[in-house]
Amino acid sequence: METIINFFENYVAWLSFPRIQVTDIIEILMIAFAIYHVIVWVKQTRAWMLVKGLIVLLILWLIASILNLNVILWIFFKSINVGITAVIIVFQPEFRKALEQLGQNNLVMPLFNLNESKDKNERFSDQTVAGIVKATFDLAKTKTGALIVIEKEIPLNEFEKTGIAIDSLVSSQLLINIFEHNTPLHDGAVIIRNNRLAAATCYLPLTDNLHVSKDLGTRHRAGIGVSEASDCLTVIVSEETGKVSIAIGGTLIRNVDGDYLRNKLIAIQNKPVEGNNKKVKLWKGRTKITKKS
Ligand SMILES: Nc1ncnc2c1ncn2[C@@H]1O[C@H](COP(=O)(O)OP(=O)(O)OP(=O)(O)O)[C@@H](O)[C@H]1O
Repeated sequence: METIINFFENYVAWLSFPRIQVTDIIEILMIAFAIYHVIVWVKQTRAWMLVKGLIVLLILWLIASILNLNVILWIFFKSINVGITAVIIVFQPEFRKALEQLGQNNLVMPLFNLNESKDKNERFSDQTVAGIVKATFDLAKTKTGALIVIEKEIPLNEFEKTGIAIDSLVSSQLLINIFEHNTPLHDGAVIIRNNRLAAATCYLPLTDNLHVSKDLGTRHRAGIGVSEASDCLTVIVSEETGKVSIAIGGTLIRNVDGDYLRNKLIAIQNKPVEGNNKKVKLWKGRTKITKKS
């Protein structure tokens, strides 16, 4: 009997489950969420190659440890610091992109409500929507290449600086004129902020996505690249085919028609809905009464 009790005390007692509290469950869910996103990020970027390389190094290290290959182990330990620094330098664009995506993450941002004040205002007018759609399809008809970036919450100042400042109201005529062949402003991209065309001839970052079709050149790659680096909507008119594509969040939607583009623009327009107006008015009314009393 004593032996059995000893066995339970020594080997089984420690198997008892610790008390799990609500905070523990929240912690587990948060860690699982983070690990899932890290795995997805690793699979979608060059970091996957890095992980494969690390696995090979780990196997080599295990073999060296088992066989007591002291010189190899010494080299391994001495190279760790240099290796970590090298990885950070080589994968700097991926780390940067991951942090930018974290900032844009639709799951996280609503929790902090950082964009609330911007959301209340209409981003651009119906005239701007009509101007962009008309110019896009007029340019497409004549197979005139164009790259139009529409800024949303994330400022595009970094790219705007690479171009020539225009700061004019958006109109279809102005857009068509800018992209006219053999004119000084036709190269590069235009950036639209609210109802104004901020700049033309802007240089955008090219995507390094390996899955982008090989028949697409640098105009399309630049359109996708800027949509990866920010939450903007990019309209691309192909000079070769006259087809219109849009890029959002690093995804290219090819060969869209006028209605599709108009709906996409209306979706990001932030036009105040009747109900929302009433809500704001009600709230304002309430604050006035509070002040009086
Ligand atoms: N990094 C960039 N930023 C902004 N615009 C760019 C960039 N790279 C290229 N462009 C624009 O794209 C034009 C070249 O387009 P290219 O023919 O390589 O692209 P494409 O995707 O095949 O488009 P298309 O179907 O119109 O030929 C350049 O003249 C320039 O106006």
